[in-house]
Amino acid sequence: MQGIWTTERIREAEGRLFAVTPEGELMRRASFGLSVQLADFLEDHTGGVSGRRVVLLVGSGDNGGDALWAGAFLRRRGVAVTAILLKPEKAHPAGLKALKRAGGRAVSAEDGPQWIARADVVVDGIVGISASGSLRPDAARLVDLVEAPIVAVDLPSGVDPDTGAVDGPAVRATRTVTFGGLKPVHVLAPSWCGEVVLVDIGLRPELGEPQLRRLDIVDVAAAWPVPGPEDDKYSQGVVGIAAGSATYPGAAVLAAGSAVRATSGLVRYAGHAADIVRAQWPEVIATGTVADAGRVQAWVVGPGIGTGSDGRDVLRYVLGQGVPVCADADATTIIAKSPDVLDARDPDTPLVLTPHAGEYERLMGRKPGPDRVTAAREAAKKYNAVVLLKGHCTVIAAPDGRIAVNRPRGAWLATAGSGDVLSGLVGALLAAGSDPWLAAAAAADVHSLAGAIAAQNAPTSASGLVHAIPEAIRAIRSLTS
Ligand SMILES: NC(=O)C1=CN([C@@H]2O[C@H](COP(=O)(O)OP(=O)(O)OC[C@H]3O[C@@H](n4cnc5c(N)ncnc54)[C@H](O)[C@@H]3O)[C@@H](O)[C@H]2O)[C@@H](O)CC1
Ligand SMILES: [K+]
Repeated sequence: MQGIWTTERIREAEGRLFAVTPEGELMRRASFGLSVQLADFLEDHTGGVSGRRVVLLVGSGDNGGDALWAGAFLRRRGVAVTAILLKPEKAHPAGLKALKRAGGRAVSAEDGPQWIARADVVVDGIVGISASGSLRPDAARLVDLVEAPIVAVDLPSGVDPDTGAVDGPAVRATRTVTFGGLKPVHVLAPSWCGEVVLVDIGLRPELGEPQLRRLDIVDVAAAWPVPGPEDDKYSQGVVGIAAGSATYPGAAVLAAGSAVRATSGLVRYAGHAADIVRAQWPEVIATGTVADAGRVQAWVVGPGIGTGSDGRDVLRYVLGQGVPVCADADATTIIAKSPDVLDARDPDTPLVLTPHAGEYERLMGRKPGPDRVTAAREAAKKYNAVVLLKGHCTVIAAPDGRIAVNRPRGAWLATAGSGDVLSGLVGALLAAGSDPWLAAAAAADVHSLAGAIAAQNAPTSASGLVHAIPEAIRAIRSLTS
């Protein structure tokens, strides 16, 4: 599992390491690592290093210091380096001296445009973890002129380091070189960071427990249920799907199909779309009502059930069965309208809620806002449930405070019925007895991988996603076995 630390924790850890490290050593490690990455980037993008032109955008803090020192290292490899100083009087003194000593040039913001026009690569050393707000107008004007690829130092300036939010001009980087540990921006705003490279500066032992996590493929592979020699169709966990209606049978077909494809045990369906589900997925045992469904180890409830009294009764029934429940789509709206349905639930039984932004607003009475991690965490606390807040980077919060951020693989999942497929995946893992936070995070990862496989750079559909699930699981397992 990858750890991600808030800037507050990074700063505290840096403070501790600072105290036991010779002066300037941490910046030397960071900037040397940055210069290696910049040389590598130049090689990739221009086919060489010596004689190439690099422009540094340098702000007033240590982020600019990193850029200046890296510029000095690059000079030794024959790179022409020009630093544009946004605040000349505040530019990192030692870094500036080192760059000049190495034969680099420093110019003012007014003289910047002509150098930007000729740059092979631009380095964003405007602002780092002490950033607040978007780019200031002087920096924004220069960034606007850049046509060369940008390498960001630590993080792309203008993007909030702790939330990944962007509410004005910001740098869009092709590569981000960060130091010591990943920060939230790197997993919450991947499209602004580009490829993220972590340079080790010896900080890891000081960092402690991460505040956010991102599952690695090995974690997803380990979380995915695989039958053993002693298993039968029941012992792997039976999934119940309470979804769809006569008017909206599609949600039932998608959620049930997703569960069928995700595990090799048994899937039961209960609802008004039983005939259609049976026709599409003959292996599903389909009945008309949840009361007739038979024993299951987890329920998926909500997609397409409607928000009226029928839906409410179904939701209340499944919540009262003492098994984990994934409440999706209409079930979230019912909970928001009639929170008393939750009285049916034994509070120790896992509940996973999967709201998109609109459903979140219904559940919480406010929009998720720019800080999606806090938003998910608060909902998880309020409902004593795992909350999977959907978005380009889906955030999964557990009531005990654990947070996972999902790795997006393109935006093809933004397609009708995609959420029904996700809920089937979550249900399959819940039925197998997985920890509900891990179940939701692993399901989100397989969902995103299935999306990429199904799409192959062309639009796909929710049905396409369902069919790509086995290939996604196979790909994950093959990388780890
Ligand atoms: N502290 C350490 O031990 C290390 C820090 N390193 C570097 O130091 C950086 C942090 O440096 P600093 O704390 O000096 O601060 P920054 O370089 O992040 O920011 C400098 C100052 O810019 C101003 N500012 C804030 N938002 C702005 C905006 N939107 N536009 C323009 N100016 C803005 C603020 O006055 C802020 O203090 C890290 O991101 C990293 O690059 C690395 O050298 C590794 C070691
Ligand atoms: K930066």
